[in-house]
Amino acid sequence: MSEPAILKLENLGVTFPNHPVFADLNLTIRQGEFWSIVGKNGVGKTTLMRAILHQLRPTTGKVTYLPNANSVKIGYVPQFRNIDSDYPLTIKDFVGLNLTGWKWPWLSRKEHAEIDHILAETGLTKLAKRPIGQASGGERQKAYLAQALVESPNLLILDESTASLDPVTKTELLDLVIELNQRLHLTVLFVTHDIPMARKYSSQYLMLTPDGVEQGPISGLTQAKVWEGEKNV
Ligand SMILES: Nc1ncnc2c1ncn2[C@@H]1O[C@H](COP(=O)(O)OP(=O)(O)OP(=O)(O)O)[C@@H](O)[C@H]1O
Repeated sequence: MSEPAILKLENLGVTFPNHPVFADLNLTIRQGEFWSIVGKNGVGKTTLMRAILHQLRPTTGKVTYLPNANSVKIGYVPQFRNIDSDYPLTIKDFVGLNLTGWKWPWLSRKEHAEIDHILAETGLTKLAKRPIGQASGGERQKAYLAQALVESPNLLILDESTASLDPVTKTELLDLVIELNQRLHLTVLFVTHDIPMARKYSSQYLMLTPDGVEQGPISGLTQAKVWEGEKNV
């Protein structure tokens, strides 16, 4: 029996002023699936993620969380961003950043325990007290992943989050993500230009091209197909 759908995109289209990005996108994402979202620079991958996050109102169609609007909790891991070397937060503070509110800026004992658990899962326990500004690029990306995971999402979006990492660190991060995908049934959307990594980790792919979209089981995604899709610049 197939897993329940958690996200449905129906006739989705986004047009910026005088600039159609994509149109007529239909996609059903089921719990526990690992999708790679591929396509050339500027084709609309991040725009699609913003529509899924409800940060952007689509021009046509809709994005529906299933079985209801409150049932999808998204964790978002951005592309590598530089952080000032004198940024004052420790890695642990950074991971718990979204748990503190303006009303109650102190973390509860339960929240401390959640952060410690995620730090252990992401291999950051020993670095918990290190200022994030002094962490390496790979450690920072792990901290972004931990920050996204600490709120127990059921959908994780990796938006080119591994793009600037070396092959070993990239593999470490994705090994961790697929372990969570398999153990907790975490659904993953992995936006990437890295076709070998997409093939290694995903179950499905969605390819955006200037002519439309293509989707299917990951075995159907080849580098040649991506180059073909990127031709019509
Ligand atoms: N707010 C906006 N207003 C106008 N145009 C925009 C806006 N946001 C994105 N665009 C344009 O929409 C297109 C799609 O951008 P998007 O960032 O989604 O592409 P992408 O596939 O994620 O690219 P990359 O692989 O380079 O990150 C681009 O041409 C971009 O310049």
